[in-house]
Amino acid sequence: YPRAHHASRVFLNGRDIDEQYDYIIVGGGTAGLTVADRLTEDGKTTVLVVEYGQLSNSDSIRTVAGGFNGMSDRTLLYDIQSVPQTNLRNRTIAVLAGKVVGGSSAVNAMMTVRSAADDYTRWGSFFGEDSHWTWEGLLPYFKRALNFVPPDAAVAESANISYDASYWGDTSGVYAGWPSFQYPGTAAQMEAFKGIPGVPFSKDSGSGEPGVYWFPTFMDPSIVERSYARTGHHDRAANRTNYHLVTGSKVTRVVLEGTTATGVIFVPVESDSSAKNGTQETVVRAKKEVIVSAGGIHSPQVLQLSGIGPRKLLSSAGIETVVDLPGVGQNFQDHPMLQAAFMYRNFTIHPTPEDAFLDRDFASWVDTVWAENRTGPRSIAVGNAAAWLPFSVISERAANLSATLAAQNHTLALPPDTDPTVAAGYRAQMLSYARALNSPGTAFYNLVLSGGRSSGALVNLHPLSRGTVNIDPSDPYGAEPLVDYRALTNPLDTAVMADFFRFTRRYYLDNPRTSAWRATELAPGADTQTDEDFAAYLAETLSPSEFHPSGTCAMLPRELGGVVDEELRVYGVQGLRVVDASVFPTLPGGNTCQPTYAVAEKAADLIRYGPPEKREKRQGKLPYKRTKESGLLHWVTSAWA
Ligand SMILES: Cc1cc2nc3c(=O)[nH]c(=O)nc-3n(C[C@H](O)[C@H](O)[C@H](O)COP(=O)(O)OP(=O)(O)OC[C@H]3O[C@@H](n4cnc5c(N)ncnc54)[C@H](O)[C@@H]3O)c2cc1C
Repeated sequence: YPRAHHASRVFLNGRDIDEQYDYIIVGGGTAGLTVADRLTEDGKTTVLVVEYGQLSNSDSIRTVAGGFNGMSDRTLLYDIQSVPQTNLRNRTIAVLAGKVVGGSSAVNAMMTVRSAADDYTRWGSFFGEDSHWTWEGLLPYFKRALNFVPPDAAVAESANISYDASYWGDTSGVYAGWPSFQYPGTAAQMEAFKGIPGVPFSKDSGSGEPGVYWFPTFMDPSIVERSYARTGHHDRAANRTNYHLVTGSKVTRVVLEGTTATGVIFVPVESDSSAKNGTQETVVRAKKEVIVSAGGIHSPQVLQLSGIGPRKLLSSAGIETVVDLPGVGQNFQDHPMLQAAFMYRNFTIHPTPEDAFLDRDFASWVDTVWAENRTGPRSIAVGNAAAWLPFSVISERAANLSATLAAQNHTLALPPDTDPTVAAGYRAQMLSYARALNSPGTAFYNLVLSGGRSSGALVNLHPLSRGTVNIDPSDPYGAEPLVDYRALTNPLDTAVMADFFRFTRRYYLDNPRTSAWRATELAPGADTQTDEDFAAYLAETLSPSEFHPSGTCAMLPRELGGVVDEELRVYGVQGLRVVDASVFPTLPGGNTCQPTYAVAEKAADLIRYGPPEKREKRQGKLPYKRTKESGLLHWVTSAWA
């Protein structure tokens, strides 16, 4: 192998890279670039990132306005369709994931959300009381992950934006910023939740409390452009001689000597099909570790192609099993999006987002202020306000559904041949959710507020159904994995979401604070009333994805179907970790990018310094506070024991 040209650290093919690095990272996405940046900060540790996509300066990535530009450019996304969804009238779903340096952080809608504290304490609860995966254990990494720039004081005052900077940090290269304009109707729509008794409000989206709150945007407010893993981490690391990135390169497998990971094999993207017979393969060695950060869809694929996964699946694809790890590719989760549409007939608070199209004077002002100084409504992505509410707040039958979930035969919701360890992990999750359904600490319901006449997205934050992401046995190396959401396979998902519709109706149609705006229901429509009606409507309209693929290399005990341990090391393999959204054992109750950054920041410390316990011994103190918050730990551990 020729030596690398150290003047340039981004390589277009495998010929120019070094023979070996301390660490090799598979995937230059959200988590991969974060870890690479942190590991190379010392100027000595050598890291190679191998990324399928290219470095792109596309306007689609940089543009903030509306939030959807990145995902509208299909060249930046993988081309994957799910398998037909049996419970959704055999519809197939577009599986969106970023295929570019920066990964999904380059194409996402820039909603910067942290979720509830209980979501993270739940992760540690599967390991027992002493786990460092708690809210307190992650909070320092949430702070390290993002650089919070408060909203302009005048905008904050006029729009009534509340925030508390003490929940945030200001050192990262990835920014959490705010638009320079807010539609005045947004604050009024937030206030309108006061018309429904019991709805909580939170001062800051980083506090870990469910409620109605404001949240920032992944945007560098000084240039009003997307801020993401490429700008915040790759660009920082790119002038270090110990950081290399090779683009347009697909890792086909991790090299295992016995059960030790010693490197990776990758091929140029154009020649996927040649991977099998070895042409154009590049082999590169890792002196210390291989870190798989290929995301919720592709990390399980890389492990399975390397012989790490469910034995039956691997042999059906002709792959020799090195470690029989039944959880790889199972436990697949994403946030379902519901189709609910309400329209105010008399929304009197102007301007609205609709005015930017319908009112000529306002539209021309929008153009002018943007052209003059990049301010105004075009600095808004999808908006900055939403309700994130506990089920016990929105439903009268929370206690009832909680008891039903606890008593369920959980295995019935899984594929018939599910490994007993994976089934045990699912049961532990369902018991945790049974408690959460009837507690104030976990948000299940999410309604994004538009500030205008029409309603925003309605999302299920904790679906109970679990899917699979498996290599395609007919063409394991060439084809994309088979993605099966297995939507609505737990029947309680339908009941929970029926109550989401009912509550949304209550907010728009039966609320003293919204009555003057005279909402009308466009969908599902007044005829949809019973659980059965809603079930039929969901089958027709539900999208099982908010593009948050998670859980497929779950951090869980091995006896609960786990793939990685609390240090994110793959069970049964030495020198191999997974660091990305695939390790989330359960979904956070909010958008997944901020949690991915925090997990990657924590992983970088685990890799550099070992687990907190070891650091505690060295430093005489813990970097986090231990609590037995809300009894969750005790309850979950005793419930599955
Ligand atoms: C359209 C869309 C909208 C979203 N909106 C939001 C939002 O508004 N807010 C929010 O918080 N979250 C949002 N998300 C989710 C969030 O962006 C992701 O959860 C997060 O970025 C995932 O990070 P990751 O590191 O797990 O994976 P990614 O960032 O996807 O990184 C994986 C990387 O690995 C590369 N890769 C894959 N396979 C291989 C291989 N074999 N060899 C080499 N490289 C490989 C990929 O090309 C990619 O760059 C959205 C996601 C999408 C797709």
